[in-house]
Amino acid sequence: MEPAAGGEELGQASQSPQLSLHLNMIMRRTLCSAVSDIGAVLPKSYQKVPGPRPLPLLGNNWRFLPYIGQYKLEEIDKLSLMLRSRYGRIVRISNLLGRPDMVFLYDPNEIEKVFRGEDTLPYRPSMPSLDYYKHQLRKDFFSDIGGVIATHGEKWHQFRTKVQHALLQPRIAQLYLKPIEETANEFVNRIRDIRNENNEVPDDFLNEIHKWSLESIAKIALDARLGCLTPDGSQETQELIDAVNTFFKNVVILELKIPFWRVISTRTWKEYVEALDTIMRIVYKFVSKTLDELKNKNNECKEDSSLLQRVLYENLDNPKVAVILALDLFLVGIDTTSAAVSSILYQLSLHQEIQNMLYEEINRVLQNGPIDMKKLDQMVYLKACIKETLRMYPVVIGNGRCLKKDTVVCGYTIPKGTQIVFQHHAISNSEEYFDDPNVYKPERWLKKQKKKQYHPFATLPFGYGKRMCLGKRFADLELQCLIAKIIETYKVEFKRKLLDYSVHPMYMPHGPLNFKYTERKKKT
Ligand code: HEM
Repeated sequence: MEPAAGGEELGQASQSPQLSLHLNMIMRRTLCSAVSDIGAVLPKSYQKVPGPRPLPLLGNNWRFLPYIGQYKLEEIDKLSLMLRSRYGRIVRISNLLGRPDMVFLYDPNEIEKVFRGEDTLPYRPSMPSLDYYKHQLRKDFFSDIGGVIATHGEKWHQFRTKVQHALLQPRIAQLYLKPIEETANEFVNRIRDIRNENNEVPDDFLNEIHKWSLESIAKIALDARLGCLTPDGSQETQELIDAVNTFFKNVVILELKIPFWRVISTRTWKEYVEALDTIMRIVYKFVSKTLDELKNKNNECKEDSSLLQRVLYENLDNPKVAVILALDLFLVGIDTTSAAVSSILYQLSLHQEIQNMLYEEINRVLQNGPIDMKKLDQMVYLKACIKETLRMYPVVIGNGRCLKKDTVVCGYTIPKGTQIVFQHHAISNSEEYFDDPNVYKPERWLKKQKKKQYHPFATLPFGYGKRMCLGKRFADLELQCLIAKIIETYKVEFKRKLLDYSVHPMYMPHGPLNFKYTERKKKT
């Protein structure tokens, strides 16, 4: 008998029993492998994402409670590493009463997918206390315009569209090089004034860094020199410094501890609101002054118009945009750069050989002269030191997105509304993505020595996409100028007990920053 050839004949009785059995087996195998292929492709359910098990009634919240829980938000770096080693590259922290589930993600390929899949209105989980201040407590002022911080959807998009052109243009940021350099020089002189007989700066040196940062942001957002680092600061300047400090001190408590403020008006909450009101009042005054000047002069926008002037020109019908932008820049542009400066100086003080190489570069390029853009471009080792610090110690440790639609991540369907927290610190300190991840090695970022291309999503200190940091260009300028000026002038050491890094709410060395500054050259 001829073996059956056509599909139609396969099931016919005319086939021999052996052939029929054989074909049956082939069909079964094909069917089974097709089913298992589909199984491999089909995403697994959200419930299957590994993670710590919630307790009945208490959910997973109890893990964050003082004394009984082991999870501390201040030590989220260690918690994150522990969770990855226990559960793998995706971890679900579910049943967090009163807030959405969090999914920790440790895979740069999947992070890339989430970012690239974003629509035009990405949602970054916001600071609830600021959200409440803007959208409930002071809704009369913020109702039509919310700014970019703690604002979402169309309202965020409209605002960002109004301001991002001016903020992200390199040409505009470069207009600030001179004032930023002047502020860096003032800081260098201030260090000289506050050192003790051992050349160490006092315990509250972070406060001095905050003043430098506030002075820089005031120039960028308000076109104003406040005099934070010199004796000519006014009463109002002191009020602003105090308000900014109170904001940062209290926001840590409101955001990281149990949110009692949601139920009762605690002292911390009252101080926080008062501080925000003070910042708003002073910012409003500065913006109004510039607006009056513009109206009186009937000026037009010129090549060298400042950021504030541009934003006002473009929004003459609603100058509130400039006030709210300035507020937002104050709220996110001070502690980020301050934490980065603390961390970079700390790393350089622990790595004297690297600091020496950096000093050689700075000395060779600057030759005791002022900084210009060309010189900044030439200081590649300086940029590498900054980048390497932010790789090992990203100041924003918990950036993330709230999913706006069901999304497949690592093979699981993650439902809309879940907060995905990108574990940048764990990833950029992992051997999987960086050679010698625990070694501070700025050389890895130099083109000449770069042997390997790192995954572009394995370190993202300024975020990514449509919601990425609006102040990156200014932050780069501020950090490069300040570190260059400090290292040009002083040898920086840290002689005290080593500091641990923790979240406050920026990720930075925790404890008094008593750096020792030994003069390298004569007074500037
Ligand atoms: C080392 C310093 C800084 C770091 C590491 C940093 C980091 C970040 C990160 C991670 C985000 C979130 C991005 C995202 O969700 O994709 C962000 C947002 C933002 N940053 Fe920065 N930042 C720094 C300095 C600054 C400065 C100096 C300013 C202001 C001049 C600024 C203004 C902003 C604003 C306005 C946003 C919100 C953008 C939006 O939601 O549309 N940042 N920053």
